[in-house]
Formats: sequence, structure tokens, C-alpha cells
Amino acid sequence: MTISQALKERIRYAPYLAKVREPHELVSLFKNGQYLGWSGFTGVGTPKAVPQAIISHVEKNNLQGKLRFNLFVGASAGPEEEAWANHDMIIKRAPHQVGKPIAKAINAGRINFFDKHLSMFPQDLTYGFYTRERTDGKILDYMIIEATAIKEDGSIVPGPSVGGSPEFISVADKVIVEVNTATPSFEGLHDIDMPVNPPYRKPYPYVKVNDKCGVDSIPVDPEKVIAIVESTTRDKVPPNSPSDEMSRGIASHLVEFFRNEVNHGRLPETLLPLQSGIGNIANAVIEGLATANFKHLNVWTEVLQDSFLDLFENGSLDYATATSIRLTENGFKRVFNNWDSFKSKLCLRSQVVSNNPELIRRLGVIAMNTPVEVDIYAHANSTNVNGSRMLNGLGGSADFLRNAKISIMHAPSARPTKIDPTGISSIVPMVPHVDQTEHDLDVIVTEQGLADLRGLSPKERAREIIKQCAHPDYKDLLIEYVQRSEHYCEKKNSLHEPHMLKNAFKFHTNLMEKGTMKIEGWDPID
Ligand SMILES: CC(=O)SCCNC(=O)CCNC(=O)[C@H](O)C(C)(C)COP(=O)(O)OP(=O)(O)OC[C@H]1O[C@@H](n2cnc3c(N)ncnc32)[C@H](O)[C@@H]1OP(=O)(O)O
Repeated sequence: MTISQALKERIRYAPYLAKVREPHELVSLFKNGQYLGWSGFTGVGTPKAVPQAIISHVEKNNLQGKLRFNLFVGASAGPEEEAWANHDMIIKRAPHQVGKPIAKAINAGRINFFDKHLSMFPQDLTYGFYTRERTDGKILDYMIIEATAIKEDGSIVPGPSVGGSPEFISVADKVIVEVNTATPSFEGLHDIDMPVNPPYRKPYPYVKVNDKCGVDSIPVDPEKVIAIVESTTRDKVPPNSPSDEMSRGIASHLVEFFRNEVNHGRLPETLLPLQSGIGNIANAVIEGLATANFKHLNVWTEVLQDSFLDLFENGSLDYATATSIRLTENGFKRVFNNWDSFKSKLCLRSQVVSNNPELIRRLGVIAMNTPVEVDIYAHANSTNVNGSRMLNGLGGSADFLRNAKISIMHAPSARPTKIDPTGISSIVPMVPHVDQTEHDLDVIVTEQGLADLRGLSPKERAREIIKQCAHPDYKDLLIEYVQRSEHYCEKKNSLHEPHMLKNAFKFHTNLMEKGTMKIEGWDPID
């Protein structure tokens, strides 16, 4: 077959040129029930051409529900994964996913999804934890990885994400590399630590966000690479919604909190490395920091969104490291127009390093993530609506919140339902699913205010969270819940973390039955 000039320029290891294939030529390799690893993290750096060729094959031959795979991706993939879910091509999926079709298939019971901390998922895969049912001793049948260049030794230069690719490659029986010639090469941006399992693992030596001690591409045994495919589809990240009054409110409370921490000597003037989650609130909070006049900030996070570019461009941010740069098309343009400048200030690592608990604690990271809801004692639900409906998954939220110097969760105080613009309170009596515990969280912030929970007892915490963070529509109900619970638990001599279990989920049952958490009142208890 003819090999495009663009592809030849990206492949500096000549033997791979003999392995160049069209995606459709590889379709027959894929059999029902196989275990596949994909590169990618938060929708960027994922393989596109081969997954798309398999979709076309399924559509043409009506194989929906008949050609299904166990699919592992560092975190969420892109539209190809959504199409796989729509075509019932996924048996099992882990760890983090985003998008309506895949969430729908998980919640309809068609996909067996399991969730795991992103720092742990790739290493646990290499231990064989997730393929115990296999009898052939293999872990992954194929790893399909997107590259933006191949180096002279056949090693793979990833694109805008590293994710779990180093670990997946290390346990893949065979590797297929999609070289994306539509995306500029990201060579020089990565610092990659290949997996070493206990008892031989050594400490990661990073003590500053810009330390680099790994390699700049993913080593692979060229014998394992069975095909190279050219991909010409770019990553598509939808634009973020502009910040609004709510997200600006959250940002301004946080800026005030950080200033106060600096004034009291609990944070340096340059703060400490920041982590920020995904989504519009996280993006807006970083936007808020961009106007707050902090200087020489650093970022140690898992995903960089567009708003970080503003921090760079106004001179507030010195260095940022993550496992994925999930930028919009415009964001990528900004980076590539100033490539030399950004290249010296950015580093992409594997997710086991970006989310490594030991490093997060060593660096004193300030972690900020959005929950579904938080309860009055500061347990948070990040994943399951009403305790059952999976949204995106835990992601790296607990990696960071469990180990950060300051662990912050930010949310709107209320969310809309079809019948009530404030029908969902983000502050509830008891969360119906727990991802982050009261032992992890330091600060809860909504547009209403900020609750600093450090050193507070559960009863003090409840009052502080309700006072500072609850939406006015729910404040009285929540205070009444606390008072009644205390009255009830006093009689039972159990006043440490008072609850009325009979009423604990009444907000949620009311939401399911009536479309709003606004209850008429609490049920009487003896
Ligand atoms: C890759 C990474 O891991 S980055 C690091 C951080 N990662 C994480 O924190 C992972 C977990 N977190 C997340 O997935 C997100 O932050 C979320 C979903 C929890 C919140 O994100 P937001 O942008 O605020 O979500 P949004 O308000 O759009 O809500 C998403 C959906 O959940 C529903 N929802 C959210 N909260 C509630 C609630 N308390 N009760 C009922 N439904 C709710 C919304 O109505 C919406 O439903 P829809 O999709 O049917 O419209």
C-alpha cells in the first residue's frame, strides 16, 4: 500500500513502515470476548481509525450485541467509545467514562462497569486483577494506542494524553499503533515512568512539579507491534460553557479563602500545586484564579482545560503537569501557536504518576473537585445519582482529595429538575453513595459561601455546611433535620454524628417521586 509522506515523516523506525495497514485490514483480528486497552484520557489521545473500522464492520454485518469486548481506557475516550456503547459492543468497561450513550448502557445493565481510582487502575490491571477469569495467561489481547510520532528505537510518542498507556502496553499481547498525522507531534512534552511492580518498585523521585526523571516516549518491543495505521481524525473537545454568576461566586469564595490562608502563613504566597477536576465549574474556578493576581503558581493535576492557558498567558502560572491536556480546538491552536513557550512549561505523565497519592501528599497539592452532592457531615457522592445511577465515575477525585494538603469540593448549592429550578439540593442529610469521606474533605464551597471544616466535630460541621453552603430554599429543612436528629440521638446516647435514619434519604425519595427535594416536612420519630 502507499504510505503518505506525512506518515513517513512521523515514523523514524524504518521496520514499522512494512507494518503499515489500512484500518479495515485489521478488523478480522478482533473476536468476540477479547480484552482491549485503548490509549486516551478524558477524550483526547484515543485511537480512532481502528475502533471506527470495527464499528463499520458491525454495522455492515448486523453484529450489534454479537461482537463485544472488555474495554479498558485510562479514563474516558471519545465519540468512538460512544458508538461502541450504542452498538452494544462493550461487555465490561473500566475505569472512568463520559458521555450519555455509555452511561445509558451501564445503567441499562448492558455494560458491566467497574470503577477504581485512576492512580490504581493501570497497575492493578498489570497485576492481572481484572482478567482473573482468563485461562490463557494473557491480560490484554490488543493495545490500540494513538501516537504522534515514532522514535528511532520504535518507541511511541503519545499525543495529548499518556493515561494508562505505559501499563497497558507492558501487558498487551499485541500492539496496534495509530499515528495521527492531523495532530501536530507532541514530542518533548512527556515524562514517562514505565511500570515496575512490587517488590522491586522504587519511590518516584519528584519533589517539584517540573522535575522530569522518566523517558520521553513509551518503550515497546517492536515485535509486539503488529500494525501501524495512519489516523487523520483530530480529537474533538466541546467548548466549555462560559462562567456564570454561580461559578464566579464559587471562584471568589475560594480566592478569598486562599488569600486568608496565605495571610495566616498556612500557604505560601505562590500557593501550592493546584489540582482541578473536569467540567465547567472546575474550568470557571481556574478562570477566577486567573484574575486574582496570584503569581508563580504551579499545577499538578490530571487534566488541563482551556482556562489554564489564561493563567499561563497572564503570567500567573509558571508550570503545569497532568496526564491529559483536554483542550478545545481553539485551546490547541493557542498552544501550537506558542509551542516553544508552552513546551517548556508543560509536562504530561502517566496517570499512575499524576495521581500518585505519595506525590500528591509530598507536594502538598490543593485539590478541587465537583461532587454530585455532599452531606451535612462532609461525606461526598461523586458518582451515583440517588445511590444507583452512574454518571462518569470516580476518576481521580479520591486520589487527590484523600491525599491533598487542602481538599476542596465545589458545587452549585442547588441544581434544576424538570419541574423545579432549585429541585436538587447539593447539601443533603446523608449521601446515598459515598466516594469521599468526612475524613478526606477540608472545605466545601458553593456560590452561597465556603465552609472550612478543618478541626470541626461532626455536629459543628453540619451547622457550618448548612450555614455557609446550603441554598436558602433548603436551609430551614436541613437545620430542622439536624435539630431533630440531635434530639432523637440524645435519647439513644449516640450524639457523635446524629441521624434519623428514617428520614435520612427523604430528600432523595421525594426527588424520585415528586421531582424535587423540597419535602413537606420530616416524618415524626419516637
Ligand atoms: C478525569 C477525572 O477524573 S478529573 C478529576 C475529578 N473527577 C471527578 O471528580 C469525577 C467525578 N465527577 C464528575 O463526574 C462531575 O464532576 C460531576 C458529574 C459529579 C458533576 O459535574 P457537573 O458538571 O457539575 O454535572 P452536572 O450538573 O452537569 O450534572 C450531571 C448530571 O448529573 C445530574 N445530577 C448532578 N447532581 C445531582 C444530584 N445531586 N441529584 C440528582 N442528579 C444530579 C444532573 O442533573 C445531570 O444529569 P443529566 O446528565 O441527566 O442532565
